[in-house]
Parts: sequence; C-alpha cells; structure tokens
Amino acid sequence: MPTQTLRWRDDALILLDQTRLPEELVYATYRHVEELARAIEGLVVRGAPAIGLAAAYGVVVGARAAVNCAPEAFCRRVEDAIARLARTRPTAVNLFWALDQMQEVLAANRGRDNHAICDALLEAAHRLFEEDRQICRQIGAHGAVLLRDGSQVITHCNAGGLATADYGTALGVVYAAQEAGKKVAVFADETRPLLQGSRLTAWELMQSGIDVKVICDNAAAVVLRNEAIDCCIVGADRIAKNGDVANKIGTYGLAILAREHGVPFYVAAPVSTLDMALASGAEIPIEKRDAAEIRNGMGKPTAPDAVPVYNPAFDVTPCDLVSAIISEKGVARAPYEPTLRAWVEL
Ligand SMILES: CSC[C@H]1O[C@H](OP(=O)(O)O)[C@H](O)[C@@H]1O
Repeated sequence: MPTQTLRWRDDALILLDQTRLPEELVYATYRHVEELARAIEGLVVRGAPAIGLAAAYGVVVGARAAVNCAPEAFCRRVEDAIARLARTRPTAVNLFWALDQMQEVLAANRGRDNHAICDALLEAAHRLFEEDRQICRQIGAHGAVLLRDGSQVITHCNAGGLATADYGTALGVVYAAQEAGKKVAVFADETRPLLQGSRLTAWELMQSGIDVKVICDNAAAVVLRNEAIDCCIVGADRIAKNGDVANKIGTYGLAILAREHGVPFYVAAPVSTLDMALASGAEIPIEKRDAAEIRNGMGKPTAPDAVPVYNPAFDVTPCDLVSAIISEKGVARAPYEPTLRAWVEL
C-alpha cells in the first residue's frame, strides 16, 4: 500500500482525499473539527477503522484548538469535539469505539494542564493507529490460510488499506496470501452508488500489482456461475453478537448469490467492529445518504432530478449466510456468539 490513508503531521491531520481517486492523488490538511467532521461525512476518509482513526485524531485537533482555554472550558471543548465527530456517520461502530477510547484518556487526565492532556490524547491516537496497522496484518495472516494458490475471489466495496491505517481487512487477507506466495485474482464489485470498488479497490490493488478485474455489481451472479470463484471476502462496519454483519449496501445480495453457488462468504474485521450490545443485525443503525448520490452518480445526472430515491449506505447480512468471520484473534464459524464473546473478553 504505497500511499497513506491518514497521518498526523505538523499538528494537523492529513487525509488522502478518497473522493478524488482514482484520477487524482490529493492530500488535505485538517486543523478544525468541523472541517474534519464534514470530511468524514463526505467520505474524504471512509472505511470503518479509518473513520475511527480520523475521529481519534479529530479529538486531538479539537483539544489543540482549545489549549489556551481555562481547564473546565478546555475539557468541555474536547467533549464537544467528541460529540460532533460521533454525529458524522452512524453505522461503523469503530467510530464510537475510538471516540470512547479518547473519552477515557480525557477522563484519566482531567486535572492535568491542557498541554499534558493534548499530549496524552495524541499519544492515544498514535497508539490506535499503530495497533490498527498490526491488527490488519494479523487479520491477513489468519485469513490467508483460507486461500489456496490460484484463488479467485470476489470483493465488495473497499476494505483495503484505504479503509484502515493501512493494509486493510478483506484486502489484507489478499495481500497476506500474496506475500505467502499464493497468487490471488480479485473480481472487484464496482459498488454503486459511490463506486468504492471500481474507484478505490481497483486502484489500490493495481498499485500493489495484484490481478484485479472490475465487475458491475449486477454481474456478480454470472461471475459466480461461470468463473471458478473460491470465496467472497468483504469487510464490515458493525457485527452483532450473533454474527449478523452490517456492511456496504449490496453485501447482503452478494452473500445470497454466494450461498446459491456454494461459494464460501468470508467477513474480515477487527474485534473493534463487534457490537456485543446488539443481539442481532436488526438493531444496527443503517445510514441513509443523500439522494444526489444516486440521481447524479459521481457527478452526472443518472436519474430524473425529482425522482424519489432510497439510498441506504449499508445492509445487514444474516449470520447464516456468513461462512466465517476473520479477526486479529482468529477465524470464527457459526455459532458465532461464543467465539465473538471470547474475542472481546480475551
Ligand atoms: C474495513 S471496513 C470498510 C467498510 O467501510 C465501507 O463503507 P464506507 O466506504 O461507506 O465507509 C464498506 O462498508 C467497507 O466494507
């Protein structure tokens, strides 16, 4: 993964602007919480782990902007930053998990001077970033054993280095298999309406020299029918304790197609994507996004401008369609709850 999704430099958060890919490699600098919040809402940075990391650094941005306030006002401003970042996107639980980590650091350092609190918050954000890099590689290692040399896989959306600190979750499995000497060919669903597959996954895999073909989302059925597909592998934004998986819209349909064709359907995600407070996927909040994303697909009219639109950004794949869940702790198979609980408690 030759480019960095996000990095902290000169007291600011630098984001690769993923809305400009694949045509342009543009980095943007964020020193204000509101600007960063809008960047998360606009998918400048996207992908469950990357959203969490951007928000963690966003708390540091907010703290530094308030460092000259009186202590109580400073802490209020930091908590306001956390609250604003928590309102950006509702589905990826990693966002709330990361913000909770930052809230704990603030609470543990109350009473210290503002600069010391800023330093503690920055140290925590860096720790989360480095942990994510390691976790993605652990997920990759666990998942790579599921792929044979010469595997053909279908992915959906982008769960690669662009969705994480780097390396990725679903694509991390592909990278790890390739590093283990196994040749892997990827069919990347374009993933309407925002085309994270054709714009981001294809770009990322080509940068890494991995065999990739882009397919229309509605071609996945015939690819599963006509090609020797070994598995489907996707990321996740939130996994309920029974193993139901919220992921990019279209994932549920791909899982049904995989089952119809007798192809394993794997989900790769860090433990921070588990939401053990939810009994099932029915309780996962699904982000509804603006109609313009469908009416003006990536910038040009593709539907009447007054046509009503239904644009859920995610769907839920029932656990019975999931062949295995791969995390940094290992590979879980149904029934999922006991293993997921052990992963969270380990
Ligand atoms: C590694 S999690 C990536 C996950 O996030 C994507 O959603 P979005 O691009 O809207 O942030 C998609 O659901 C991916 O599977």
